[in-house]
Amino acid sequence: MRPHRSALFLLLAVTAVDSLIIVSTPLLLMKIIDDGILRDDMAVVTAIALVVAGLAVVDALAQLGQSYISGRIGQGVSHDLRVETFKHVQRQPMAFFTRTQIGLLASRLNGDVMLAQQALSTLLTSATSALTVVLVLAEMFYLSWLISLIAVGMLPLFVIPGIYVGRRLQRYSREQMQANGELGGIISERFNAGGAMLAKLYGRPREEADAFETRARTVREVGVVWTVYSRLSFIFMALLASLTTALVYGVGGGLVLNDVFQIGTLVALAALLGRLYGPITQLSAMQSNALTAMVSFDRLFEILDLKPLIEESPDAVALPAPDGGPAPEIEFEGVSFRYPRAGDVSLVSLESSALSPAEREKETAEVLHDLSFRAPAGKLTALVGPSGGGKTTTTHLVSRLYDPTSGTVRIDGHDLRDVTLDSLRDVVGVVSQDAHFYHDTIRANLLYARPEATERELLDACRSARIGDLVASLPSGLDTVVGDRGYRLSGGEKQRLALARLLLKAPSVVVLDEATAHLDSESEAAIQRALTIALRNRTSLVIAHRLSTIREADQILVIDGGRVRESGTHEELLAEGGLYAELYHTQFNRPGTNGTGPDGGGHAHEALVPTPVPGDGDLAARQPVVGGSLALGGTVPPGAGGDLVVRRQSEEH
Ligand SMILES: Nc1ncnc2c1ncn2[C@@H]1O[C@H](COP(=O)(O)OP(=O)(O)OP(=O)(O)O)[C@@H](O)[C@H]1O
Repeated sequence: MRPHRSALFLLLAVTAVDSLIIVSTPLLLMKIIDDGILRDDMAVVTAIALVVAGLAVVDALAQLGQSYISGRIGQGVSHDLRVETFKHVQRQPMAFFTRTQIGLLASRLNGDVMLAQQALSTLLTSATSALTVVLVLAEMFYLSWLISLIAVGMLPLFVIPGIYVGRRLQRYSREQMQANGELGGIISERFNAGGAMLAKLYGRPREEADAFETRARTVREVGVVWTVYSRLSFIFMALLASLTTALVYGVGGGLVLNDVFQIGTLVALAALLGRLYGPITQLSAMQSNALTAMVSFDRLFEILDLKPLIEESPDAVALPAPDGGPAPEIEFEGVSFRYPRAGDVSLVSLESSALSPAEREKETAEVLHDLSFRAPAGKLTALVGPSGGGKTTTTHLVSRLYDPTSGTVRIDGHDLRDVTLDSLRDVVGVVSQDAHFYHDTIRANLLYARPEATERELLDACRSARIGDLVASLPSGLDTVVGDRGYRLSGGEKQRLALARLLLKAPSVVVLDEATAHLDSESEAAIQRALTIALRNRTSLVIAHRLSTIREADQILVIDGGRVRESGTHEELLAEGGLYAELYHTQFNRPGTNGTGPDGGGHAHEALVPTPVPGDGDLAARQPVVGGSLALGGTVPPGAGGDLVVRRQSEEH
């Protein structure tokens, strides 16, 4: 509220003007009757009537001003809240997003913020009513203490039901919001492209519609009760106001007949009564508004109170920017890791099927155990190993999606917990298996990596990533909309577009999860060449699924059961005859993984020495061959199709 202080003062000033007009009008009416009508003085009647009319216009303007200012304050607060919550959610760790149902989160950011704002605006208007009530009561006591006492005696009848109804309304508001959020959650989960596909293939539409209806019914039931309660207070107040008016006219009429005061005073008192109960009604609604606002604020603060697990240390230093200098080394030292407990990263109310409180606090199993290795600067380190061994988890720690439970991950000798998040993002580039693109143009998706990139740089990156031809063939070129609902890119095209994005970002460390999808040899070759460029001269950690990449690696780490079981080059590990050799014979050396013969040589180069993609830039393809070792496994003789042979990145410079 602090930033809105001046608006609050303005609101107070306008309210003061409004209140003065409200109390002066009945006095003027009294004068019109007692000094004008009863004394047959037309001049007085006309003059006072004109003043009353003028004041009415000023009052209307003051009320307009009041609504505008209180609206601005309410909207201002909700704007700040919404933006703050968005920024806070951005800072949450990945674990938060893997647990949270996005529809529920969206309902907090939209629905709750809106309700909080509405309640706050009404609350401000009601608060200003307090001033009016004080002035009106003072004037009534001045005119007749007896009538005023009757009016004041009736006040508890207005206030007590307000409190009761307010409590009920608060409870139903909370239930209604939760139920609405759940409805939104179902809609966003079932009707996004992936969810809709799953439902079509496996879903039972009737059961799904029934589940939706059950929740929709809750919204309806709670909504009906809420409406009745919110009307109830107004109906009751209106009834009481009418009864009190009757009482005042009854008692006041008697006082006029007994000449205690003139009829003008009675009319003024009745008019003041009308002006008293209006603001009092607002004041008693103030409590329920305050409570409604509290519900929404509570639900927002619940998110704001969630402490992000990954935070920048106050004296964090920047990692050296990747400006073409030597790439940094990555080092894992005694790293153990377990995924955070649900209770530490998410909120029960944002999960569609929350765990029990005991389960939420239960420690998760340790996934990485005392992992130590070095990924040498500028070299390719391949991670291989059985499924669930911890390869993906290891790469998550390099981009600091998570922090190790114990031990240290370093880049360029710096503990990642001591470097700024921005500099880490600049240094580390990640390409995941199923690269995500926003529902936007190819251009916008690429510029996301480097907003200042020129058209030429965008096209160069596409060419180097072997996606240039595809982009050129699209009717709208770079302006083709991709992503969730845009142009459907194939798996291989997506990976290459993701590589183009990576090339634009030009990080010095690359973390890559190779696609496992079976690709035809042309796509495979295109990706391989794009990769060679993307990884050149960069320190790379690649979860390798293709034999070509594995054999090209300067170092292979076999990760199994959260430990490094073996490390070495392809030849060394094969010679060892351990887990790697076993994996090689059972997994990598099968057709479709681009290794063929058990000797590992054979046609391994076939996928790497493809028919050139016509016209699709050839930065990689034209690299001269430096020695026979550049052909993977040394199977392609130097010069044989030499201009197409993929070079080992470590030998580029
Ligand atoms: N978000 C998570 N929360 C809790 N446990 C997780 C989470 N993600 C992965 N795990 C667990 O961590 C272990 C290692 O998983 P990880 O994904 O790192 O293995 P991987 O070697 O990459 O497997 P794959 O090759 O199948 O992708 C697995 O037992 C997995 O169930």
